[in-house]
Amino acid sequence: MSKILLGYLELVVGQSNSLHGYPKRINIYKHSIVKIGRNEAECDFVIEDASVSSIHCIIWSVLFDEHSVPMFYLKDYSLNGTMINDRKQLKKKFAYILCDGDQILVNDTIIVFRQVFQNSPMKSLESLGFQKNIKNWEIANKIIGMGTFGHVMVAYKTDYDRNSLSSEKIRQKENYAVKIIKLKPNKLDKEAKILLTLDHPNIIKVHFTYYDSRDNYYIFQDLIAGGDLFSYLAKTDCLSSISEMESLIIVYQLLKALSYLHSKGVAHRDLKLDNILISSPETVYPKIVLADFGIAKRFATTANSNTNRMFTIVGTPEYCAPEVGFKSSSHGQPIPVVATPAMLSTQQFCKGYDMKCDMWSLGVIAHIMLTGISPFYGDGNEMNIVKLSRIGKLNFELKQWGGISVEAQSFVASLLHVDTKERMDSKQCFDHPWILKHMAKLEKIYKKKY
Ligand SMILES: Nc1ncnc2c1ncn2[C@@H]1O[C@H](COP(=O)(O)OP(=O)(O)OP(=O)(O)O)[C@@H](O)[C@H]1O
Repeated sequence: MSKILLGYLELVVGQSNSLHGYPKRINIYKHSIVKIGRNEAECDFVIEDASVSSIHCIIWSVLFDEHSVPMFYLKDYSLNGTMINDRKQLKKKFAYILCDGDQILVNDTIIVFRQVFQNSPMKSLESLGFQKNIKNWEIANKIIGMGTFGHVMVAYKTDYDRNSLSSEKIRQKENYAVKIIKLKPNKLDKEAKILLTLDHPNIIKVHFTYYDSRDNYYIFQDLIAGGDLFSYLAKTDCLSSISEMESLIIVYQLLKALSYLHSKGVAHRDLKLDNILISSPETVYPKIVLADFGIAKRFATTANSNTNRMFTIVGTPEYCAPEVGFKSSSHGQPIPVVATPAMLSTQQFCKGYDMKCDMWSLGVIAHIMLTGISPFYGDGNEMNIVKLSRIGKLNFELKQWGGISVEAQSFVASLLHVDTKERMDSKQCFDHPWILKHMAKLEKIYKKKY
């Protein structure tokens, strides 16, 4: 697959030998990381200067799809600091959004950032019918991503305290994201309602919501700068596997999020690679955040009624548990339907499903991370995916499972049980040998991250 060039870095001022035979221009491709620093083995842009850190700062790009703008981020990791434009010092480990023409100062070296990839011109906020300013929030004309239900854009808080920082440090505007959903009149959004009650490091944090007179609903939330897990695995044309330890650390964080969510009586119902966001891409073990609660559901937890079961057929067939009950249509497409009273009287719908649907999706995600293969994807026809999921047959003889521990295989198999009684819940997962065997290391990494 040819790499997509999104931007480049160019040396403007520096010691003549500072790049030590390296080109004076470094390209930035889609979902790639460029490291700047003194370490020749690690860095793409090498600066031979004792006051420059081994890895001084990094730059990466995220492009969600053809409707969004490429986002470029710069993060400082140095001892002596990285400056931007008018010698404003960057906050440590803060993802600064780079703009075309920004100058990056690494000691005496000046590097200019240029964006080359432009999508079709962005529609203005006004033409999209969105407000630019809402109370102490400002929305920028930058689309980070688009989903079925809305736009996700960059936002800033406008009431930051400029006096709270020392004079030479710029008070960088914190970056936020705002998801804007068009609602039917007088319909309150369930996504924000659920998210506002949740507080967990692995679940997207919502700060403020607003409903305008045009039925647009704004959900101001943390901006997660590393892109989604799908892009993280799709470095080439197809999905690639990642190491067992890296998969385990992602699974562990997802388990923390799911056990919290389920203990609060909430099912996510759309757990998939695209809805798992990565904080920033530079570390070996990424920190992840669960997002898109668009079809999440709060259910009562009383055991003596059917209220803790769900009946609406929602989700994405590839990740969707068989008991959710996607049906195949005559056009070969699965039909997600809202159960009617007549349907509810049939045996399948009477049973409904519960939060274990999320555990099935976690099994699919773990399978993909470990092998690069989606277990029931088959020929990609959605009707066939539904059929294969109902059978739930797994093949551990595939060469992609070679070298992967039996514990990891057993973990995936214990989640991808068609019979929900046999399928592990989030609590049982923590007692599975794959997790138990590495628990001390997992907890150490987790505590360091959060
Ligand atoms: N807080 C965030 N920070 C950074 N990127 C985000 C954030 N929220 C969403 N995105 C990006 O925007 C995309 C669309 O957002 P989201 O999935 O929430 O929209 P949706 O309309 O509910 O999508 P879907 O069609 O999957 O239901 C995501 O895949 C992600 O890449």
